[in-house]
Amino acid sequence: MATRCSTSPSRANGPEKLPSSSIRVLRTVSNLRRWRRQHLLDQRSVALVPTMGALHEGHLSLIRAAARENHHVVVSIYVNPAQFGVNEDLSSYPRTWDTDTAALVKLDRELADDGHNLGRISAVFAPSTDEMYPAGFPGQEPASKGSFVTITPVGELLEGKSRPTFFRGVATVCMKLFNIVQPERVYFGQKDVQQTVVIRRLVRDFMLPIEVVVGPTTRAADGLALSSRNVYLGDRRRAVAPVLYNALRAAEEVYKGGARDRETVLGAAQRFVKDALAEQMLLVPGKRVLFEIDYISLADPETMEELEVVDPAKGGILSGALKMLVLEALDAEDRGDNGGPGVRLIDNIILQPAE
Ligand SMILES: Nc1ncnc2c1ncn2[C@@H]1O[C@H](COP(=O)(O)OP(=O)(O)OP(=O)(O)O)[C@@H](O)[C@H]1O
Ligand SMILES: CC(C)(CO)[C@@H](O)C(=O)[O-]
Ligand code: BAL
Repeated sequence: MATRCSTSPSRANGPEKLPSSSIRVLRTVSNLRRWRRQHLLDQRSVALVPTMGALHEGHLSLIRAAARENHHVVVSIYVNPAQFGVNEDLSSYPRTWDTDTAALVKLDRELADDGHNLGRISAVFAPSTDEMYPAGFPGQEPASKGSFVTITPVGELLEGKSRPTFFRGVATVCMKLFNIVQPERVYFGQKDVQQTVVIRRLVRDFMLPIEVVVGPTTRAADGLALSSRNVYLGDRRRAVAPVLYNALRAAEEVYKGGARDRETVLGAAQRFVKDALAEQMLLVPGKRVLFEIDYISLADPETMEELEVVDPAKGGILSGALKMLVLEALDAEDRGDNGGPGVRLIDNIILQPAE
């Protein structure tokens, strides 16, 4: 009779871990589930921080928040093709596994040294697309057939209008991640504010027993929201990139000054952008930075529907998207763009209730 004493090489070598750390690398749903089952039994809380890698201080701030409040933090690193449109930057999206994992190991040491945390980083979930889409990847086209989660109408507005398959891809992959990891809490950044609204709706409408925690936007010293795509700006566009945040701040100032109507509040942001673009147009092509505003919005914080007037008891969300166009480069200038298309940046400011 055949015996079952042979061990697979990975078992013989123990579970895969990040070097010099106790952080497990889990690549399959079954391994993640096996790991999770132990912590269900010992009643330890598990948090999930979903990312697409190219980690920066914004991601790390979410992991810090998760470690403060949970026994175990799982960080997922997965560039989900379903949320990229066919002409978007899937192929040029930064993939930086070695620096990402080094950052996680360093952060985990800091978490261990700081006595204020309930937990640490326990695992990185880094699945393949075959693993995440077991019936086969359905494709990136709007008409693709497959098993999708759609959250409408919020997922069709703003970012969803510009990127018609984006929130379908995000909601679908997050539903998968939530079902695999079964976290008590999930951590998302306010930088992607509409995504947080979509995720809250998903959790509520599908009765998922999960708390959604939203962490503040981490910014560079000049106000630019940190974003994995910033690496493709290059120096010239990077210098101009805070224009969106500054425009939103101009609108916020007007709101803080007592204005409540759309025209006055958004007018301030639109004027700021127009002036900034006019300033660039005074420069010669090899020096200027051109950008296109996709939208600037004043919306309801729960539905993301456009507001004519802000109800001061509820506040609102100012948000915008801007595309930094490909530069007309000077000889020997590093455009910094990795040959990809223009760089699309988003940002937002929450208008706090005023009464
Ligand atoms: N500056 C930031 N501050 C706080 N959270 C952030 C920041 N940037 C991203 N996040 C959050 O990190 C999580 C993972 O985001 P993601 O991996 O897409 O990074 P990203 O910087 O947003 O990349 P991209 O350039 O693709 O928008 C999301 O919840 C996102 O909102
Ligand atoms: C939530 C997410 C990891 C889903 O792929 C992605 O949309 C992101 O990084 O914000
Ligand atoms: N943070 C948003 C991920 C994306 O733009 O695809």
